Amino acid sequence: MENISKIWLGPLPADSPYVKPFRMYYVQNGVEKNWDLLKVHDSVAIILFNTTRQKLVLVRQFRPAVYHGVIASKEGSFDNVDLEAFPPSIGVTLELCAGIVDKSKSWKEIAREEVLEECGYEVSVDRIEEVMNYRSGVGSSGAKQAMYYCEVTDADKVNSGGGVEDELIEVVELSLDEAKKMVQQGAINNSPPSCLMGLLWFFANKAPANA
Ligand SMILES: O=c1ccn([C@@H]2O[C@H](COP(=O)(O)OP(=O)(O)O[C@H]3O[C@H](CO)[C@@H](O)[C@H](O)[C@H]3O)[C@@H](O)[C@H]2O)c(=O)[nH]1
Repeated sequence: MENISKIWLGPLPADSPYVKPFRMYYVQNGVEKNWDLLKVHDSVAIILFNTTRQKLVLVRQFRPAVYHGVIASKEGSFDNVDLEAFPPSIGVTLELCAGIVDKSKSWKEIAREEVLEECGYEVSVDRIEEVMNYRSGVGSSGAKQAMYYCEVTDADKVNSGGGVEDELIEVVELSLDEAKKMVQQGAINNSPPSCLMGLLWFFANKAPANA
């Protein structure tokens, strides 16, 4: 699925459209301090439940930042990344459908577009319910993410999803039992906290009574 043949690192270009590094200075308790931080885009994430199939709809994809994090934790070398020792699959995540807020559209509209692009379901914004807002990366970016919930049916499926342009995203359907195991076992599959929290919210608020 990843189909990755080479990986290397380089310095961050100053005009990156995704990440801008800064040092913030402040005086606290009369002491001057500073903090190194990253400006990144805010984002949306959507808990998708297919009621026809009684399946939660998630996405699998290769995440460069996760791949980097896994190798860094194992003190692997980035000088010449050994794809045999560190296969790209170690950087694959299972997540909620999500997207960055990089357009001047409503957040719900961006969520609607991500559901269509990544998962292939065509829904109207009025079917998307607000769940909660939170800030992630509190030590590095403090970016906001808005979480939504949307129920879909097989009749809403208009394409196979998978993302736009060069994105390689696999749509994954989890049974209620599989999703429950995921939250009971914790972060297997490199799943981010937002995914685990979204599934917990689903089981607390939306899952069928017998789930
Ligand atoms: O350095 C980068 C960063 C992004 N992209 C592109 O921008 C897209 C952004 O994807 P999108 O689907 O809009 O957002 P996500 O990558 O799904 O990320 C969001 O959802 C994640 C899961 O909740 C959060 O962890 C992230 O912070 C949040 O931005 C990517 O697919 C790439 O095409 C790049 O090409 N280079």
